[in-house]
Amino acid sequence: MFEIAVKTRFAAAHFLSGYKGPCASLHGHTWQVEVTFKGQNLDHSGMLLDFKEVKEKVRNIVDELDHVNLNDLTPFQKGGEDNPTAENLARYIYRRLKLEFSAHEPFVKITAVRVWESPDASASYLEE
Ligand SMILES: Nc1nc2c(c(=O)[nH]1)N=C([C@H](O)[C@H](O)COP(=O)(O)OP(=O)(O)OP(=O)(O)O)CN2
Ligand SMILES: [Zn+2]
Repeated sequence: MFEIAVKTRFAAAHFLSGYKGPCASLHGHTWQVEVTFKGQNLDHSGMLLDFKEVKEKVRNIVDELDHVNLNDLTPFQKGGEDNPTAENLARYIYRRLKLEFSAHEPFVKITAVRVWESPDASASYLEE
């Protein structure tokens, strides 16, 4: 089994509605996103997936999140359970990427999206 990963970053503001603490007020992070894929077989170039293709597709999604208030985006607008937490961002990016890479399934599968709010705090989203 092979696994590949790419990382990217974006800057965005958010607040956590219903949260008791300073994170209930608007503030910003430089978020880091790591996406991993797995599969058994390599293509004729010896690649599971071309990093270039992965980076471009991740970048297209992440660009929509860059320099915005995440609470203004439809998936996170209801607040509460839908707050733009690292967990919900990881699930959102995972679901968007799964659609983008559906043509590669079942040979290559997205395994996880991990989102860091800071260098020492992150959340991952995975599916069975
Ligand atoms: N499981 C989660 N917990 C928290 C999240 C989250 O997305 N998932 N988010 C926050 C806030 O966004 C907050 O901005 C980050 O909190 P915290 O780690 O306390 O932030 P600091 O950078 O100030 O950390 P210090 O170590 O205290 O400096 C909260 N929790
Ligand atoms: Zn925060």
